[in-house]
Amino acid sequence: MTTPLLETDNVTYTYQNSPAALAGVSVRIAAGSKTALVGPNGAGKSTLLLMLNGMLRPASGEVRFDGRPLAYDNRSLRDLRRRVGFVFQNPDVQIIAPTVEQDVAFGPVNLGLPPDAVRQAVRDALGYVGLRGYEKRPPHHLSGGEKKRVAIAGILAMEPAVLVFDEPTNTLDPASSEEVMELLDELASGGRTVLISTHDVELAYRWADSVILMERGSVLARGPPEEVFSDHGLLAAARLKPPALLDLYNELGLRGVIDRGVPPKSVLEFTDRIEREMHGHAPARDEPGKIYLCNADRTGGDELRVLVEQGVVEHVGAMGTRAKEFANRERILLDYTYGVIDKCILKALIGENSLIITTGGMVEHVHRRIGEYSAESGRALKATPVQGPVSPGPGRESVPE
Ligand SMILES: Nc1ncnc2c1ncn2[C@@H]1O[C@H](COP(=O)(O)OP(=O)(O)OP(=O)(O)O)[C@@H](O)[C@H]1O
Repeated sequence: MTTPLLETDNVTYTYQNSPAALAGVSVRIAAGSKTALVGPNGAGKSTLLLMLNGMLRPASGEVRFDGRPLAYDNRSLRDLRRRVGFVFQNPDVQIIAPTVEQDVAFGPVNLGLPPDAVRQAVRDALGYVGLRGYEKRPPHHLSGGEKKRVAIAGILAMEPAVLVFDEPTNTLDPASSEEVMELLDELASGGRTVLISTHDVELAYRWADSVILMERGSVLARGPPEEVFSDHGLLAAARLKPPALLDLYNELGLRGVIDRGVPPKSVLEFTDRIEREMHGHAPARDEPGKIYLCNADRTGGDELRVLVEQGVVEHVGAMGTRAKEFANRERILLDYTYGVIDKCILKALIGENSLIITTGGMVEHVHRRIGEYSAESGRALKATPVQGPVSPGPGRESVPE
């Protein structure tokens, strides 16, 4: 293995009047990975995360960033915290300034950036989390999900290489949780290393490419989520339940209904596998539904509303914060806000049309993902761009391709 970006070597930590919070923990976080630290309440997840950007210092053992042991003088810590950004579970702990703009500017100002660079960093970070227009608002009057995004913007403004999130979806409603997880996906696909703690195995299973399972201050297991979460004994020891999709898949395998191989990560993968097992191949079908793809930076809301109102598309999903803001502004109701591509493929497979709204580089990503699925599954699916004004006629054929 190449040198991990972050590493702990046998670290221990004990709070006053408590049993050991960390009892000799060694973990390695690869650059560019999406890692989930999973464990029940009190397992030591937050304590370990706090070690990674020097907010806690181990009683024994060592923490290394980029191959070098952490130093705990003020200057080294400032430098480390710029590179390893930490988003607290409770955004109220993190938000300190009277306006959103001032709050997000706090980090860049402290780094000594000139005013123009600070303004640019704030603008970029707020754009990234979908909070442009919120600059003058007092953060303490925002919703929980919005506060979380302010806290994330404050960290992003310092352009860290690693982002550490303690329980990123705790206390958020399902839609806000999905939005935050999608934001984390975007950050990871932009090349950042992302590390989260969570006790939500469903979330960790579908999101992480690597899982570290903790209980009582120790690491019980580490590896790909499908391996770690297939071990019921381990999960029981950590007082957790397996992810529903994986559990069902493993049970069907044990009963001999399907051959076990690489476990599916999504409903789409699972249903494709079952279909193949039952028919020996993907069954021939009628014409698949269409997946329309819109770049919200280049298309007006009127064009899209026409698609929905005329019944050309039955389902609408948006990917990315800017696309969701666009849909909200244009009063386009969204059926899907997470796992959008897979959900639209599933609908296409049963002959229904859908629309994906997204922005920027995500457009290419959608084309690529659908192309890959099409090649792997042997089904002729593609994304059909929607651009320019759409002149609605009777039914589906009026939409330009
Ligand atoms: N400030 C503190 N003072 C004393 N004990 C603490 C403190 N913070 C954590 N602990 C103890 O350390 C242990 C590990 O706590 P930690 O918060 O790291 O676990 P966790 O896995 O993040 O839990 P949760 O999912 O509930 O946030 C627990 O036994 C907890 O009671």
